Amino acid sequence: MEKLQNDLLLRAAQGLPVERIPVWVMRQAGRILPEYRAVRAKAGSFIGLATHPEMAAEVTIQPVTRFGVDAAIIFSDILVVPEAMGLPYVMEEQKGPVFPEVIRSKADLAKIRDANPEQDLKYVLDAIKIVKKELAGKVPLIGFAGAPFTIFCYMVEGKGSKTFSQAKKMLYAEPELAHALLQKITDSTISYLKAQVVAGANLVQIFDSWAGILSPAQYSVFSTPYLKQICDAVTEVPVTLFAKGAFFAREEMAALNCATIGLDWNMDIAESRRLVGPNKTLQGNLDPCALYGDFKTVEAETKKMIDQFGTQRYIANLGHGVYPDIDPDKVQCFVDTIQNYK
Ligand SMILES: Cc1c2[nH]c(c1CCC(=O)O)Cc1[nH]c(c(CCC(=O)O)c1C)Cc1[nH]c(c(CCC(=O)O)c1C)Cc1[nH]c(c(C)c1CCC(=O)O)C2
Repeated sequence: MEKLQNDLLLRAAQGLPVERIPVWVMRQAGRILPEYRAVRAKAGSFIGLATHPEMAAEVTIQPVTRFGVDAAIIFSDILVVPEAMGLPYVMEEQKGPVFPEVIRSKADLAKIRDANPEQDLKYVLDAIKIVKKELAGKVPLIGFAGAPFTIFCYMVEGKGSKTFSQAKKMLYAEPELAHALLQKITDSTISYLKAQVVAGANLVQIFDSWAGILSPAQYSVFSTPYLKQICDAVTEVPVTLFAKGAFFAREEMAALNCATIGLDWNMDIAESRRLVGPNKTLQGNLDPCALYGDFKTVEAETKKMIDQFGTQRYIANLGHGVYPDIDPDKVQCFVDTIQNYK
């Protein structure tokens, strides 16, 4: 087993005692950093950057160097999985991801395949290996994937949406087709996560970014069973489940084989701890907009959050990704407040 110089995040995830709270920031590698924008310009495009292992590794490490966060997260995107299944995406400037082809029928489903990570996602695995070498045990590396339901949303809808009504339509109109697609995504996701672990990821996070568009009953049918398969299959490293907006599913997720549950800022901290119980780690959950406040406000809001979570079985983070126009010094203030908390 590799010896990490700073293993606070791993210990917190495993429920072991920590001498201070570990912190990282969702979307810490990205447009908030001028040094990221410089590499991104050199790469020419988001996909160009994500598929270039040396450059992807460089931007992965940037926030560790700049902010001193307690983990790196591999620079990639959740949409590399559908692409590896045969459904490519394009990243439109100012608009976000678009899938020129979508899955709406049995015939569409027949056209996609199970991802072969060692082949189709080799560029991510190579980036992980480079990051591990360059970090040299400084901090753990987080791998990640989208939750099957969130990936399903993009593969059916074809683009971002406030409602994902085309994707949700399939849940009501053709539930069997929906389940067949969800199962295919799950199989590819499991092999991808396992490959990330083999390449060197110390922990993995599952992003269910669109969980909040489902009713509690639908979540139990169309998301949780697939998260359960992932949690039961990926046993090599601690798994974090982050289901944005799924306040109604906290108890259900706590019953799964995961180490950590990520909270967004709509979820009350004490209530979450009650629902989840003492045997899981919680992660989160400052409103990303709090970082628009002045330094005193950022510090006060961060302290208020920690006072509620406590210092053990806890990983500090925002409640969702940092917004691109946030001043990096505010992120630094957030990180410093946590690392200096007594
Ligand atoms: C839903 C989702 C996506 N991607 C991701 C999610 C789940 C997390 C969440 O809910 O925010 C996950 C993701 N995407 C990216 C990371 C990098 C690692 C990190 O967190 O630092 C991670 C963890 C890079 C990225 N992924 C994307 C960018 C911005 C594009 C660019 O830099 O040109 C980055 C840095 C593009 C992307 N990718 C996606 C969208 C909707 C967009 C467009 C919106 C936007 O621009 O932020 C899909």
